[in-house]
Amino acid sequence: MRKETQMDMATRPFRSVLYIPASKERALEKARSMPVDAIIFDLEDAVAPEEKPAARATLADALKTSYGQRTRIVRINALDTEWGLDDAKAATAMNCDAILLPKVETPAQLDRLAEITDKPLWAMMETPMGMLNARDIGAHPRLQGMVMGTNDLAKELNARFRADRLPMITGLGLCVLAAKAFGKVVVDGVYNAFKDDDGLKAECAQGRDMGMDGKTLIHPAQVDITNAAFAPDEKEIDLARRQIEAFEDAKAQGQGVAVVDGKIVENLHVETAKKTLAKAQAIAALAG
Ligand SMILES: CC(C)(COP(=O)(O)OP(=O)(O)OC[C@H]1O[C@@H](n2cnc3c(N)ncnc32)[C@H](O)[C@@H]1OP(=O)(O)O)[C@@H](O)C(=O)NCCC(=O)NCCSC(=O)C[C@H](O)C(=O)O
Ligand SMILES: [Mg+2]
Repeated sequence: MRKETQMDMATRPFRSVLYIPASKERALEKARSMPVDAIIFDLEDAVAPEEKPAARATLADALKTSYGQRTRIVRINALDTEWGLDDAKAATAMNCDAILLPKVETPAQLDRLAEITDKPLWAMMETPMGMLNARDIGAHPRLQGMVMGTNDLAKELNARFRADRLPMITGLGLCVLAAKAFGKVVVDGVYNAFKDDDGLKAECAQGRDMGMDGKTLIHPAQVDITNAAFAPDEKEIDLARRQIEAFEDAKAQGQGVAVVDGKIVENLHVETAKKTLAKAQAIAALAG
């Protein structure tokens, strides 16, 4: 087993998850040196119908060479399309870590994929029915993570794109709840305006505040902003250390509550503080 797959899924960073069209050889090559936590190699929407069989072969070949510690996820076409079954079989034979199924609406769709492959499964959450069934999808025993598909969701909802993403909030929230209830990873949708750094920063902050583990990206220019937004910053790390220390001191004095910066610290805050430090360590380990 590769060293990277041994990292605990609870702490493995998924801050930046970059889509790469499987047909783009240059992008497939460039990504080997990009500081992304995971890559989604796309056989679905980013690949034109006539290019799909060739893209499968290009991708299989690219994956023979190492992508280092980056988690390698292959997005196949839906199983009810003419390419889905061949994609699933081909991806199973590829040197990748997981298979991502688009437009998942029911756990039965994951069951069907689970019969074809023994790879861990990820689900694109991007339709109204998917949002309504998020709990049952999140509970699927083979599911490792959810990816928000906010472009498809906006299309299906006939929603308008707004900076505050108000039309999406219910769906995003349901998926975060479902993922966290079952200990799965959940990453936010893409920010289409890849030259708008301020807009990306704001959307990352919103996703992080909601509990997203990271964000999917379409362009390398989005990587650094996203990595920073989903990593604990110096202030958070410092606070986590001080909370743990203060709580240990309080415990030694027979008390169950400490106070740091004028705010109470209880056992549950210490758990969060420990997770923050574990995440910072995991990020440092990836960088190293
Ligand atoms: C958006 C793009 C089409 C822009 O491409 P391009 O015009 O080539 O950009 P640049 O010239 O600025 O590229 C600079 C260099 O970076 C490389 N590059 C570009 N994009 C990527 C990438 N995604 N991964 C790796 N490397 C990348 C270029 O090769 C350039 O290199 P060099 O030649 O050496 O200078 C393009 O970025 C792109 O295709 N992005 C991915 C689009 C995609 O995958 N879309 C599908 C997923 S989004 C989606 O479907 C979400 C979901 O399903 C939903 O419903 O919401
Ligand atoms: Mg989509």
